[in-house]
Amino acid sequence: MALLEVRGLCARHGAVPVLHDVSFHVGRGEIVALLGGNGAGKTTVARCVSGLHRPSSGEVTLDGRDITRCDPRRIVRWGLSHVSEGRRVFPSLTVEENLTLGAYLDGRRTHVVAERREGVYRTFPRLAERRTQRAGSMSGGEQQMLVIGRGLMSAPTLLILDEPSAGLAPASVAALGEDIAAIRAGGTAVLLIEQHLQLALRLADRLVVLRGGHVILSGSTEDVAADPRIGRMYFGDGDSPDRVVPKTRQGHSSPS
Ligand SMILES: Nc1ncnc2c1ncn2[C@@H]1O[C@H](COP(=O)(O)OP(=O)(O)OP(=O)(O)O)[C@@H](O)[C@H]1O
Repeated sequence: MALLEVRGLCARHGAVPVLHDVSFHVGRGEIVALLGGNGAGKTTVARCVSGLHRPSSGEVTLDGRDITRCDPRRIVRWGLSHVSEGRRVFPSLTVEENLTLGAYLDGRRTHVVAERREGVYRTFPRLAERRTQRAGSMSGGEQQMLVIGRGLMSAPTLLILDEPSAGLAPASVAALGEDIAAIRAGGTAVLLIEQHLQLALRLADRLVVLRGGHVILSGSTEDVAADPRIGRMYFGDGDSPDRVVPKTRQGHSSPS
């Protein structure tokens, strides 16, 4: 049984249908990247999964439990954490205070919260160094690290990351890739929504590609990356799909 199963998901914004029969799964400890252009429906999928948007039909299960249309706080308790786009830190609070807020559902169990914070600091030593610094004074890459760390404070089995690389400098994107790999190495599965194709190819075990609210491709990273439709989506009709052959997780470089 997969950790996350999404079956036949349909959703609307007002009267406008935006997701059509979307199905995919995320296995335990896996990284699955959800790809697609602007407006393809990636964020709406993520919001339906985490209970922030009501799908019109379809089913979402987490660890075998039906979570479709459940209260988002209960979904967090059951092991799913959703880090939205936009790096929303509380700028006037310190790093430590921002992290603590990520465990607000467990806030009274202070020893549990403290242990989780230490776990986040082990994954992100940079946050430990800056624990007393105000979040608003940190760089974009550090703020991204902080919102991901805050997402880990609920001890998720599945972490949804929506466009974590948006607006980051190349060096910060590289560091982000290492962070996401470390999170997976710690046993947390990741549903990664990305426009940064190379980052997704480098990290993901499998890819799901959306266009116009439909899944147009899904499968292993190697198989999907070799599909000419990916080349056309990202590089236009004239380019060879060879350009998007992924780096393997053993670290061999892809042609670029
Ligand atoms: N709050 C909203 N009200 C109305 N329409 C919306 C709303 N949010 C999204 N949409 C529409 O739903 C469709 C899917 O949007 P969604 O944000 O899920 O796509 P996306 O793939 O995440 O795009 P992006 O990469 O630009 O964030 C788009 O046509 C978008 O215009």
